[in-house]
Amino acid sequence: MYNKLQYISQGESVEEQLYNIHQALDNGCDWIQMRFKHQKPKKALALAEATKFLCEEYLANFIINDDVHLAEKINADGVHLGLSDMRVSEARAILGKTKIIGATANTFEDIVCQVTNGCDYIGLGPFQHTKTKTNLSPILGSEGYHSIITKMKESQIDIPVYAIGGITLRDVNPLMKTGIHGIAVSGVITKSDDKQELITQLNYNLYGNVTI
Ligand SMILES: Cc1ncc(COP(=O)(O)OP(=O)(O)O)c(N)n1
Ligand SMILES: Cc1ncsc1CCOP(=O)(O)O
Ligand SMILES: [Mg+2]
Repeated sequence: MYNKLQYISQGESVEEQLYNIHQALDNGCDWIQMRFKHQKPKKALALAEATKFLCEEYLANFIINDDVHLAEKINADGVHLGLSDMRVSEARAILGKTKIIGATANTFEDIVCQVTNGCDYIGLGPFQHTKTKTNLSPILGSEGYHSIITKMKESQIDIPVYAIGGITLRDVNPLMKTGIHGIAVSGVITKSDDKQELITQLNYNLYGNVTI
């Protein structure tokens, strides 16, 4: 089963991205999504190769946002695809059965579609407003998660759901009560002055007292 905490990288340059990714790994995060939008292919490749190397050192999962061909080229663990990115079924044909393909959803109908196309987990959001992404889909709040996850149970759709969008430490317990599997966060870790304490607390709230 996938880890419950996914860090989505931030940074304006390869160096800043790599610093943030290294910090997240060093402080206890073992799943990285490299999100480095609108870059020249050479820079994206350089960051992906360096991140892959780091993730191997920390035994962390490494997936790439949006770019299926880059994930294939460097043999990453997988990709995360949104509603306007390559279709999950097409990515599956390129990457094969063993790679992780995460897919975005904002509604129950999105989930049905993404699951039918063969994704491995759902990134469901946004939970609340965030500055990390523009053109956000409608905000879900805890009630949105509760209602969508209830519909999933009624329809016997069993797939890990990650909440995403503006999530902070205090949101984790109420979100976990809705039945999600985990969270994907970016800003809260990138901007934290005490990443070790924050990631420890996030993991504690995600896993309870289960040893990880
Ligand atoms: C885990 C996770 N969930 C959702 C997203 C958002 O993906 P997308 O809608 O394609 O938006 P961008 O991240 O590409 O701007 C995600 N990245 N990760
Ligand atoms: C990529 C993405 N998709 C929906 S919200 C979001 C941003 C998540 O980052 P943060 O945790 O900083 O809000
Ligand atoms: Mg995308």
